[in-house]
Amino acid sequence: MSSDLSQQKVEISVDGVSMIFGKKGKQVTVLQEISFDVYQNEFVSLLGPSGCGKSTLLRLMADLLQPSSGQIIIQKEHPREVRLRRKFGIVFQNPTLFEWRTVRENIELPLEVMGQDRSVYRTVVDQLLETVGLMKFKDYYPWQLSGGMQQRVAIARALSLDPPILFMDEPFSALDEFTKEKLQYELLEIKRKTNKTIVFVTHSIPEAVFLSNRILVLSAHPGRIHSIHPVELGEGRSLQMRESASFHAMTASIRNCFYEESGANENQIG
Ligand SMILES: Nc1ncnc2c1ncn2[C@@H]1O[C@H](COP(=O)(O)OP(=O)(O)OP(=O)(O)O)[C@@H](O)[C@H]1O
Repeated sequence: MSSDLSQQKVEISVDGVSMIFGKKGKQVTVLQEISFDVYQNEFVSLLGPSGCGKSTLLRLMADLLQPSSGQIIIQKEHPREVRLRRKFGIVFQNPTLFEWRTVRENIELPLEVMGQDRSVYRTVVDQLLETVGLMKFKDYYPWQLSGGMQQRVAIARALSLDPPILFMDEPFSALDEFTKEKLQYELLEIKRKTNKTIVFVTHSIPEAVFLSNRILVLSAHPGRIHSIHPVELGEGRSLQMRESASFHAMTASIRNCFYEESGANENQIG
């Protein structure tokens, strides 16, 4: 997408959102006055230390929680409407697959639930199996797959209804470094082919820089937007790009700005 955001269409608008957990007397403000837009086809990462409210913010966007104040609008509608019409897919850190269903059957599940015709969606599922590189494993059960393969199934399942938006909550953080890098690259390929809008939660600065068009850094207690960083590394990103001076400069600049202003513990952020 073009880096000139004034030319882009707003897909998600988060406006003055605060989130308070707990009952009277024991209330904790987890998010305070969060406002930002996500543009169509944009890859936005929510980056910050553990406990700053990244997952809470993603859950608010996905209508899994309701904000204490402020509002979220997705494609001009309340997240509830958008969720009911399956206009976004979600991938969590844990792939949450059904053990008794094969890879194909797990990917088919949302299509089945929506009452779509199997003869029609077979082709869709075949394409998704190709996209995530699991065609050879389509009849395997989740317990026969590695963690990375299971996460690929979860991604394919989230894409099965072809939603314009994908919400991803630390989807690669439980994977080894090699699998993580491979899946990060594959996710960019999927994004390039399908033009999804992606909101991605991570606490890894290199992961956010590699994947994103923009990075929203959150500070903790309460979670607030600390700073927003456009990532000017172009669209055609390769694994080799991680060794480039511009990549290192970008990660260093985010790390420095984060530590300078928040005084955060370096061990808290990757
Ligand atoms: N349902 C809940 N009830 C009460 N407190 C909650 C609830 N969900 C989250 N919290 C609190 O909100 C804060 C933010 O949690 P959240 O999971 O959003 O952070 P995070 O930035 O995603 O952290 P991590 O990177 O460790 O996953 C934490 O202090 C957490 O304990």
